[in-house]
Parts: sequence; structure tokens; C-alpha cells
Amino acid sequence: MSPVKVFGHPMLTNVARVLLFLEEVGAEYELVPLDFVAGEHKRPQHVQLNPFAKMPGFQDGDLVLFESRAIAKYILRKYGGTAGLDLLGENSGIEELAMVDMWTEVEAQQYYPAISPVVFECIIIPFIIPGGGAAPNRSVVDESLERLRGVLGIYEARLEKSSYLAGDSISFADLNHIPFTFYFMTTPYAKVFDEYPKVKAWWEMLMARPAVQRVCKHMPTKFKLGAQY
Ligand SMILES: N[C@@H](CCC(=O)N[C@@H](CS)C(=O)NCC(=O)O)C(=O)O
Repeated sequence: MSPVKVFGHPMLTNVARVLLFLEEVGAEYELVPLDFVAGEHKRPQHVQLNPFAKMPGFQDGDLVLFESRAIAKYILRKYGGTAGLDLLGENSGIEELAMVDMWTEVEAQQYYPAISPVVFECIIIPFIIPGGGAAPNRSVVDESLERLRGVLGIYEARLEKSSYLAGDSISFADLNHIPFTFYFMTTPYAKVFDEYPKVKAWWEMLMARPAVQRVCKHMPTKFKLGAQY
């Protein structure tokens, strides 16, 4: 059987999310790299896979998916059992499952909107988007850092009670934090995490996972204007 295919550049956060869960479950996959500087994701061939002309696209035989979080859940449901990983909490009780669902929503609805503007302002707009190059907008960064501190305070209180967000086992909710936090840690604001020791220790535990390291090695940590990543 041919392996599943992921279409996109591996340094991009939403592509990295999909690769991360494939690596976690040890599934065989083919990465079909797209040159985003050349706009390959906007070509008709890719738009057939992802009608929003975004990366990633994903194909498993006749099944075509887009939206990285949905793709990641499909991967976990398809391969998680064989890998002995229940990251969605679906083989536990409904209470455990509800905790995974809740913290997954927290990542998408609270954490991501707080952290992503900093990453956009400091990295994505100046260094990654072709023709970007603008200096970070200070007021956007400052407002986002304030919002992020609020979220991290809630995480700190939670992580005083359990090793991971949804409980004492790692889950989908924790691992979804990897792509944007990885890039945030390359910005001058990484030290914000030092104010939250439990959160910092949790982050270090996530980063120590072999699957995380395999995916993050395709994500640059030093940015230069005009570089082709
Ligand atoms: N919600 C979507 C977002 C997809 C997305 O915005 N992908 C970015 C890369 S991380 C992209 O393709 N950007 C290129 C563009 O917008 O032209 C997902 O999670 O898959």
C-alpha cells in the first residue's frame, strides 16, 4: 500500500503539525515539498487538494484532507492503536477524553491567538513571506505578550496539578503547542516562559521527544532577510 502523502514545506507550522503526529505514531509517509516562495501552493494541482490554497494538503488513497488539526486526528485514529498511543484519549473514559478536548480547544482558541501574532511579527512577516521585510509592529507584539502571559498563568496553575495539560499523560493537546512555540522560542521574547517554571519544564519535556526533534530539525532557528528556507 502506498504511504500517505503530505504536501507542503516542512518548516511551515501547520505542515510541521501533521509531520509531528506522523512521526509520533511512526507511520510511513511521503512528504511532497512545495516551494511557497514560488507560490506552488496556489497552483491548480494543489488547490484540488486544499481549496483554500494553503499548506498542508494530505492524501491517503482516495481520501483528501486539509486543515492540519483534522489531518492530525485522522493520523492518530488510523495509526495510534498500532503505535500504542492514545493521544486523543479515546480509549480512556469520557472524562479523560473531555479533558483532552478541552485543552485542545484552549490551544486553538486561547494560546494560538495569543502567541501567533508575535511569531508573525518577528519571523513570518519579516523573513518568510516573500516581499515581507517589515519591522515588527511593537503594539501588536506588546498586546499579544500581555495576552500570552494571561494564558501562561492559567497553564502554570494547571501544570502545578498535573504533568501535562489534560492529565498525567501526554496528549494531542500538548503536542499541538509545538509548531508556534518552537518559533516563539527563537524570538527575543522567549524569556517570557522563564516567568512560568512549570510551563518551562513542560515545554522542555515536549521538546525532548524524539519525534518532536525529528520534525523541528526542518524548522530554522536563525532568520536572515532574503534567505530561502
Ligand atoms: N488552518 C489551516 C491553516 C493553513 C495555513 O495557513 N497554512 C500556511 C502555512 S503554515 C500557508 O499555507 N500559508 C501560505 C499562504 O497563506 O499563502 C491549517 O491548520 O491547516
